[in-house]
Amino acid sequence: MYYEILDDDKLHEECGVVGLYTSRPDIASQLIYFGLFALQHRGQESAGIAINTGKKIEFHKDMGLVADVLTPEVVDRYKGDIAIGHVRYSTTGESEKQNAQPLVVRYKEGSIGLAHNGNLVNAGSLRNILEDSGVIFQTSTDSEVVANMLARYNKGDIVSSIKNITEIIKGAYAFVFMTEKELIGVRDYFGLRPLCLGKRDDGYLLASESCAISAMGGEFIRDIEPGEIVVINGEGVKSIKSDRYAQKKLCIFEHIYFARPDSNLDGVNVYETRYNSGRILAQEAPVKADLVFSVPDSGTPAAIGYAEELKIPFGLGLIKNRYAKRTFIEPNQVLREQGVKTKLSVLKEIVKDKTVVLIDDSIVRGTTTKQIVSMVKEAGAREVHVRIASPPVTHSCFFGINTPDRNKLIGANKTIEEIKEFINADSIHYLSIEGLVKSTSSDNSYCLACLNGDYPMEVPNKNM
Ligand SMILES: O=P(O)(O)OC[C@H]1O[C@H](OP(=O)(O)OP(=O)(O)O)[C@H](O)[C@@H]1O
Ligand SMILES: NC(=O)CC[C@H](N)C(=O)O
Ligand code: SF4
Ligand SMILES: [Mg+2]
Repeated sequence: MYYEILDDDKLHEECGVVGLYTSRPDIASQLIYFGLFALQHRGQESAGIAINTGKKIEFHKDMGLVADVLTPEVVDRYKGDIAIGHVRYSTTGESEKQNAQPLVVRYKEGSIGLAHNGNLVNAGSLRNILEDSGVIFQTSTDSEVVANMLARYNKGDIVSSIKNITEIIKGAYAFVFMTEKELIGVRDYFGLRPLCLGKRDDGYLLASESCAISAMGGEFIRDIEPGEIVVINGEGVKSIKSDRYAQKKLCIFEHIYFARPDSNLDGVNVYETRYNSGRILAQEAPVKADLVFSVPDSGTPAAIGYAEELKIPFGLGLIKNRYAKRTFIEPNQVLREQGVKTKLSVLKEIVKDKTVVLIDDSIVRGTTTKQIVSMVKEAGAREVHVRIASPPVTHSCFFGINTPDRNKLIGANKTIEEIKEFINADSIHYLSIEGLVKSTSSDNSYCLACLNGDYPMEVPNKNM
């Protein structure tokens, strides 16, 4: 079967979702705000909330950061017992207000709210089928296909309808759904995207990452299993496990870059994985140097591990403007390049006349690394050795991350030696795939497709 991707020229990345079922309607919006704020790193284009106000599911969403969209007035305005929230980085569909989430559809039986992290690889063909049968779409996202199918096929038993839909959709998804009665979380069969369950005295929480459960004042209970559906209502939490076997394939990039270091994903702490990756990288590619420093923020835990393993001092060679956005998830190249310059500056006094090791978590397009090496050299460093705490990105991702076509991936188009020349470093080494997997210190299996081309399911065109 041939699956298509709606918007394959676009860059792909992440989103964050949260959900809440509470006996404290007065604080529900505030809790969603806290949860989304903790997940801001997963998407910075738009934010939104949907909430059951008692009469109906109302929503508020807009372009911008969580604090810009969920202003104190908005938080004050909405009270309710069930709520979901979303921060977006677009994968399918433009970065525009219309495509912001949560999506809310009204139909014969009531309303359904939905927030999606991931990307569906067969959304295009499903959309065609629906459009041929007269369905009108309000957005250009893949997520609306699911909202539409639910509204169309749900005959009162939403859980069965969701289950049926998961048999049809292909790709990566962590969904939170809400009706006027329940909150529902669903994770795809491979568990490509994370989703976890938490508890507060007044109810239950769902979130993409455990850091959001803590931010919402909750206690982490467990990860949702691949293929599992959890239904939360007045009777508590019910789990519907999948009888379809698929090997767990959490996206390894969640550990390398996306997730927050204080999150645990499927039982593995992100900081520890990054720290271990630095230690293993040091064993695989040591270098004699005066100083190790990171490209902040995501390179820092690996740099600490690298420095400790080789007993080289770790310092701050680069200072990050804390108000700058993540560059990797900016939606176009011009903004991304400008982002690097406004975001990082070199501490000349620290790097001057030194042989330094520069650690970053990943190189995708190479924009960041090339600019940084040149900045560090201009600041007077004697030698700059680059160490990357993940293997070269050689393949596109179709499951919701920001890897462009293969022709824009430096790891797919240049040899290691050519990359060294391109970024003008004195040496460069990437962590091996084995080293990366070992750094998670777990028996979990991971999706490594953008590193080795081994996709967990059929994708549109591997060589794209
Ligand atoms: O090779 P490139 O295409 O240039 O992109 C890779 C860089 O982008 C990311 O950092 P980013 O600045 O987005 O976020 P961070 O501050 O969280 O590390 C990543 O950690 C790399 O540093
Ligand atoms: N990054 C994501 O997870 C985005 C979700 C969805 N595919 C969208 O584009 O809105
Ligand atoms: S292809 Fe790469 S980025 Fe995409 S889900 Fe797999 S590991 Fe993650
Ligand atoms: Mg970075």
